[in-house]
Amino acid sequence: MTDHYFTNSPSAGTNRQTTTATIWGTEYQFITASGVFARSGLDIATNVLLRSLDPPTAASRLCDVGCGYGPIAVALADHCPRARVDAVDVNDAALALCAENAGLAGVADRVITLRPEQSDPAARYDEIWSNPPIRIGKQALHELLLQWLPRLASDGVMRMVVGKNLGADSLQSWLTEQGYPCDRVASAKGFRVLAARPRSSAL
Ligand SMILES: C[S@@+](CC[C@H](N)C(=O)[O-])C[C@H]1O[C@@H](n2cnc3c(N)ncnc32)[C@H](O)[C@@H]1O
Repeated sequence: MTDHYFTNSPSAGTNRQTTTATIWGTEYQFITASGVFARSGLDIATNVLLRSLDPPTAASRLCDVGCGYGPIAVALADHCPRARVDAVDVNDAALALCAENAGLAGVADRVITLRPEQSDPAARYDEIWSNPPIRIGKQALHELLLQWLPRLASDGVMRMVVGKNLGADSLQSWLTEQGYPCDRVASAKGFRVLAARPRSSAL
């Protein structure tokens, strides 16, 4: 069962603030709060990811792994009108803000906020986007990616942004070694944008 994380409270989180960000030509207002990643505004790596890629407007099933307060998930839902976007995070405050921000953008009905354990392992995504939680450590990051990459549709792609100094190139090599062909599709401001594809059925 998928689980909508709705908050009835208009004040999820403490030290709330409103930030604005322009993504794919649309200006968004995002509420952030203490304890949530990049609470002062759109993260530079997230910005590199979003500026490097066009929204997959024809997609129907999308996922944002590590959604935080929701800039990627909300912009994807807004620019991909046929898509349902699963927005996944371990931080309940982030999920509440993501749901609230989806409401502000008018896409609450298509952004489904979930803790990882609430996600459907049988779901298959056209695209998974992520500014992944590098700070959880290399082993945990590898486990996270190995949890989500098998959920790509056969022609799907996982798009992620990783700092060059935070192991982007070695992560790209590791993914390819694991059987997930991974290309660098953009590079800016010290960050790499990677695109990983599903394992070949021959593996
Ligand atoms: C680098 S932040 C990106 C947040 C947001 N996407 C943005 O661009 O502002 C990574 C996010 O991953 C979340 N996270 C950490 N461990 C996770 C896990 N195992 N599964 C899903 N999300 C996780 C963190 O709580 C955090 O919100």
